[in-house]
Amino acid sequence: MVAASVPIEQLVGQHITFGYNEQTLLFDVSLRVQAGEMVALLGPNGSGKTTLLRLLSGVLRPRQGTILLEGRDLRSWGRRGIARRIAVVPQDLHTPFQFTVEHMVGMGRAPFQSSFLGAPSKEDDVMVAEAMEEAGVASLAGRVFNELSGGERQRVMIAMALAQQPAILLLDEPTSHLDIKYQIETLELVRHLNQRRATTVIAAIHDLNLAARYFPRLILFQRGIVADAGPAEVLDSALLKKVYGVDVQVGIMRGSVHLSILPPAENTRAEPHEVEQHPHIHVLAGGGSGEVLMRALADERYAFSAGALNIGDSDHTLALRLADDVITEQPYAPISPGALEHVRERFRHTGILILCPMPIGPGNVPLLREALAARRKGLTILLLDAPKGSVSVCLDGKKNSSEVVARDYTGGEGTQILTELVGAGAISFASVQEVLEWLRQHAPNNVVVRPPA
Ligand SMILES: Nc1ncnc2c1ncn2[C@@H]1O[C@H](COP(=O)(O)OP(=O)(O)OP(=O)(O)O)[C@@H](O)[C@H]1O
Repeated sequence: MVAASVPIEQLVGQHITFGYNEQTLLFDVSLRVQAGEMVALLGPNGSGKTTLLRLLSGVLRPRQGTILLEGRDLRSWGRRGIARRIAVVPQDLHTPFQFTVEHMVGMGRAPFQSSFLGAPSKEDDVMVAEAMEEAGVASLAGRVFNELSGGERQRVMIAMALAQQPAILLLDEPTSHLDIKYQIETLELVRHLNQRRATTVIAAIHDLNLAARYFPRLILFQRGIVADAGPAEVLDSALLKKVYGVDVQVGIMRGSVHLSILPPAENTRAEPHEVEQHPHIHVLAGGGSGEVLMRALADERYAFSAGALNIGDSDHTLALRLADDVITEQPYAPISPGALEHVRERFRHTGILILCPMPIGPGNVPLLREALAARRKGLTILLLDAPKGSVSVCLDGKKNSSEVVARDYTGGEGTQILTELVGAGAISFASVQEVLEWLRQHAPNNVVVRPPA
């Protein structure tokens, strides 16, 4: 009997955290890439795609977490060992010497030569010639690399990677300088490598249409993984709006089988008042305390906003998927004055604020102070607490408030504000179910209820 083939986990990131300085840039990133996969890394400028590729190729080391290459810690492979398995095509490359294209492509063979200065073998020469041919740069062989156009340099860098004959190809925006012909040719070439040589491909790419066309798996990245699935799930206009902050139309063009992403047509743009309309439920959560509520609101098709939430908090990741707007704060950071102003503004336009039973610390207690100030100006506030020891029970003085105290790390200020909120008329609930029943009965007309999908 032939054993069923088990996909090999070729490159695995486990809980990677990284920052260039004291600020955390990537927080708790985990991903698994099987041998022979073709993965596109999508995300706005500055979202950390290049940084993730540099971590995966061993150029940068994670502050926390590990990276496994074919089951072994990447650090144990050494630079040469990694270069024999992984080729990287950077966004651009500058050399201090006037190397020819042929010499540059020949450097792709260096990891396999006995010493850096070792003469290339006949086999190396053949591979270099083939790589230049495949990448369409054979005619540039004698030209000086530094004197080439951006697009020509990009194709030479791809030829260098091809000469390396890697198991894994990491590409950082491989088509950014290329005209449409070479964009298509380059991605066709990459796909050919993937299909014929089973080369694993991970490519940071800005063109969502090319990503949809060539990559079966898309990772949407915003300093962490926001979505990781096929094009149909990741190229969702609401998700793209949240991550990129723009309206796009996603659809399948006539005669095509792939998704296309376009700016909205002028005549299909929503009226200004619709665009500017804020969701009228706002959720304050953190530390996973909002998960059940946010899922329930989404299931009932309530539009809602959330935050401020720290990047890396599981509530933040979920809110990016489910909420219509998310106020975002840096990982682990206390609420900044900018985010607090955003929250204050949101409270002014919100009909109902739902406060989840989040841990209260010095970093987020300003949110509670804002909530109390907003309640005093008339904002409807629903306090959601654990089924037992709910805020209503705890804070009316009849029973002990041990559960609230247990999540209050402010030395009592958090509990005090919750008590004042109840005194000021915030309504307490013991379960998400109760909140939903209340919303069904009392939600004012201005609560936006989404039409069925
Ligand atoms: N060497 C560095 N030192 C300090 N900060 C850096 C360094 N390299 C990148 N950064 C910062 O890290 C953040 C992420 O950068 P990165 O290049 O990984 O993003 P990206 O998603 O690849 O962006 P783009 O799409 O614009 O290429 C940016 O804010 C950038 O300014």
